[in-house]
Amino acid sequence: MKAGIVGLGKMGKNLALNMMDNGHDVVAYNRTPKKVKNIEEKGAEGAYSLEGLVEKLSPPRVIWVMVPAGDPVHDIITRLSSLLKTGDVIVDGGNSHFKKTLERDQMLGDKGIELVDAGTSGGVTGARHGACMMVGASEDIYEYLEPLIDDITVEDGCIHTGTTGSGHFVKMVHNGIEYGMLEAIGEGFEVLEASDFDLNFEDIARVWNNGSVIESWLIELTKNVFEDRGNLEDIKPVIDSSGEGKWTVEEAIDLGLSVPVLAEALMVRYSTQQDENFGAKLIAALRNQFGGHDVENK
Ligand SMILES: O=C(O)[C@H](O)[C@@H](O)[C@H](O)[C@H](O)COP(=O)(O)O
Repeated sequence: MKAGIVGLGKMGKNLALNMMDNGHDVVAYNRTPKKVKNIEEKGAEGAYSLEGLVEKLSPPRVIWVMVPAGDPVHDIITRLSSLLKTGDVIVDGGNSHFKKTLERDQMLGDKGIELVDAGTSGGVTGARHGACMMVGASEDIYEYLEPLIDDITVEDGCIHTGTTGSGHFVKMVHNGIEYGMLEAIGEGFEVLEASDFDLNFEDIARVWNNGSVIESWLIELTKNVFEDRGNLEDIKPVIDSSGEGKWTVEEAIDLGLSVPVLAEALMVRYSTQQDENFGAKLIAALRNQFGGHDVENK
């Protein structure tokens, strides 16, 4: 298959290489020409404008968009909507909010353009050597894309989740779970670190990843982190988040569900963003008021 790729960041570039490794032809566009040049050297056909990318593909065109969720993806899809024709397919491989995907699907559907949401997991390594994908699409469009999707995902690492929007919905919940699992690992190692035993975290993570109940890719990565970064002295304890954990919790609230672990994991991330935790200061002062407990002064 010949596919267009928009966005040659870490994920897009590696997905393009993955497609080419598997015998697919790639036309690649990025707003930074240098990135286009780089991928041309690796065998892709370069496009230096969105218009140019569309021209180099023949109908029904498949354009895989790998740009950050939010305004960038919205901008690209809006621009593509006026360049593409009935029957063409846009795949949004980023972490878009599923409700935005449903809105965009409606907008594109009015023009006969198909939108596919391919929630993609496995990070950069996955994009390069075989990702895990959760794909929302109509039956016939999924069938059309299946040979390509099968090639760029790991074995049994792809699911057609249902109609457009469901891929991003399932990926959102996946990331909500990811927040909870990360938080559990972080807290566990915090307890280990605080103990009086002289523990080797790298060895513990390595052994936990060999037959234990919590054996997993995240534990393998935990081992790698300690291997690469020792006791994390060079890292600031600040955790960013790009939205999926928040959306999962919001969705759960809208559905009337209690998801305390996912919510707490999100709140912990937010709390790390606060240099000056006013609430904590107030609680310390209140403990002093009612119990006479010491307040630590700056
Ligand atoms: O499944 C994955 O490969 C990851 O989830 C990936 O999609 C990305 O690393 C997250 O978007 C990070 O999400 P936060 O920025 O919200 O932690």
